[in-house]
Amino acid sequence: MKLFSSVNDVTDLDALVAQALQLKADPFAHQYLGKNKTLALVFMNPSLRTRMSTQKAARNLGMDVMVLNVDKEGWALELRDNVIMNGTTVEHIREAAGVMGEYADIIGLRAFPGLKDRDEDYTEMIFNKFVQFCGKPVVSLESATRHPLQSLADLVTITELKIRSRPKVVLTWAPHVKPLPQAVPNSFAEWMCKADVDFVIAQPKGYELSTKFTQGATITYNQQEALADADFIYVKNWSAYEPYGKMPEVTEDWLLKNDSLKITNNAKVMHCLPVRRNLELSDEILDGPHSVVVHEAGNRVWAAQAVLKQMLENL
Ligand SMILES: NCCC[C@H](NC(=O)CCC(=O)O)C(=O)O
Ligand SMILES: NC(=O)OP(=O)(O)O
Repeated sequence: MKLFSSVNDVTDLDALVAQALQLKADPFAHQYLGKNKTLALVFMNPSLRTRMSTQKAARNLGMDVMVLNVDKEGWALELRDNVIMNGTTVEHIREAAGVMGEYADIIGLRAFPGLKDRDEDYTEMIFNKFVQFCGKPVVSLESATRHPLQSLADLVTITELKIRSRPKVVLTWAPHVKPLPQAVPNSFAEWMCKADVDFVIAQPKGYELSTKFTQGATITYNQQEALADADFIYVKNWSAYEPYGKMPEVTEDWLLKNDSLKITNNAKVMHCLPVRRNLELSDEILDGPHSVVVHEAGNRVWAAQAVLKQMLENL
């Protein structure tokens, strides 16, 4: 594997999930694979889980790791081409990415969308430029439209915790106070559509995701209808795809409470985190027996380790 930016970069999904679970059972089985290899993690946005789990994964494989919070610690980056850099940007992504490629064998990049220009975000302008100019294998740490390490950890979690062979998985929209990217739900939908699950998306009118990511999903505007007999409920807010990055008004109550779970198959509740309590998810769910959010975050290590292992084997 030379690039991990979406489920389409995975040749055998079942094998990758099985690999992650094997690494969970025996974290140091390949502790010398990454000897003398360097992973650079480059963040243009904040992170807790991705930052820590990917470092841990790399160290379990014997890699050296460097982290650069380029938004805070690097020179202000110019991302557009053919501009006269006489403003506030100091260094172009062409040189910056190329230089990082000199220092690392594998690079991870986090670059959120601007949520202003849909074309720029959905063509992955920043991520693709970085891949082009760094010249090294790249792992997405969440790009404008996808978060594949999260989705892999989510599929690992579902595989581990399911109690029937083809579980019902519901992705439900949740409220928020500001416009968030569609990357996590797009990515989760894309992975679930390729997995052996019965997949349903529930969202208010106006919050339909791009159909590019939802082929094969059942889509409804009725949350309760979607939750019936669900084994897993994946809670996430996202802003509208059309009008892009906006928050159309929602009058119904989309905040899940324990009562909402009565009609489920004793569902496990997932969220990629960070989660805003009592806005996106209620205290009673997060602190109760249904929540698996911390367990799910723990699986980020094994997802990252499975991906890095495949990349190291292909260097
Ligand atoms: N990496 C996991 C989610 C990251 C991001 N959440 C956020 O920006 C939350 C910000 C806030 O709650 O203010 C998202 O939804 O894509
Ligand atoms: N879920 C996730 O990616 O968390 P961070 O943004 O903290 O890395």
